[in-house]
Amino acid sequence: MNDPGVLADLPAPQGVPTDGPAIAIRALGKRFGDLIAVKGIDLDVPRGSFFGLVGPNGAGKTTTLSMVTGLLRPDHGKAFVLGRDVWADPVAAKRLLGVLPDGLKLFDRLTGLQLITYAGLLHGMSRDLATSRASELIAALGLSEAQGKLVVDYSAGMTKKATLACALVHAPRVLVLDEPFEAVDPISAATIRRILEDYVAAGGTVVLSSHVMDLVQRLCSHVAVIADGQVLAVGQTDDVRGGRSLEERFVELVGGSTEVEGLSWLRTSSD
Ligand SMILES: Nc1ncnc2c1ncn2[C@@H]1O[C@H](COP(=O)(O)OP(=O)(O)OP(=O)(O)O)[C@@H](O)[C@H]1O
Repeated sequence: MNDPGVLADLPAPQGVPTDGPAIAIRALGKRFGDLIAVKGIDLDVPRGSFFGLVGPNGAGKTTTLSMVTGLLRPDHGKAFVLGRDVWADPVAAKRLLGVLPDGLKLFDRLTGLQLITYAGLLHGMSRDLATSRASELIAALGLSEAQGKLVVDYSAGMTKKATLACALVHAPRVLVLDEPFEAVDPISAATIRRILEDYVAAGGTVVLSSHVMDLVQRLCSHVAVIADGQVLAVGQTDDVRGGRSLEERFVELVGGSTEVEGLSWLRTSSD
């Protein structure tokens, strides 16, 4: 049974400001040794938007999202989730956030059902509510047959879906998803898209990073293109595209070449 309506009618958490951006990033910066991975980024993610973050490999997307979600301490700058300072008031900010991180270790000796339930318990939900929501998410994401299997034995796509369920179980106000469609099969991708669209329609905000320009163009109301730790363009997707496809605009902004030099040995038949 696919029922992505599990997150409909999001409750309004008390004390959350009713205006201002869902996420505000101010002069956020991070250096790794000599490399400046994120160069003082300013970015507003409008409330209720479906926001795509795109950029070439190594652009600083994961580093930025990790700082915004309280997983990586910035060298300077601030990030706010619905007005809550992520680093000064982390508990309040994280209560409002659902996060699909890139490559974070999971408690993978739990079954899928246990892992998602545990995520709910960590957010202070009752065991009954956490278990029933975990079961609904498992069914919606097509993991029913694997729900009793240890997560360490999941495929990459199954792990991605279980991690996504962990991000959704407490019905957060803002979802930050690092490459949610990577390794996911087409049917599951369509289900995830529908869950996320319903979530935004119910008042939530989604920020996702992706390398699939076509998907971002279709799904995201807003987009930011980042490269070399800086924002090159940001705004409504149609405005950023300016009449071209997002992929064409991306290549124009980011530059780079698809020509391949060398590797002649690879084109030589060995038989
Ligand atoms: N822990 C780290 N230590 C050293 N360098 C790092 C670390 N994390 C990221 N970097 C570097 O920071 C830069 C930005 O990396 P980041 O993972 O944020 O890029 P990205 O845009 O998410 O890339 P991709 O699309 O390939 O996932 C890269 O040059 C990367 O090598």
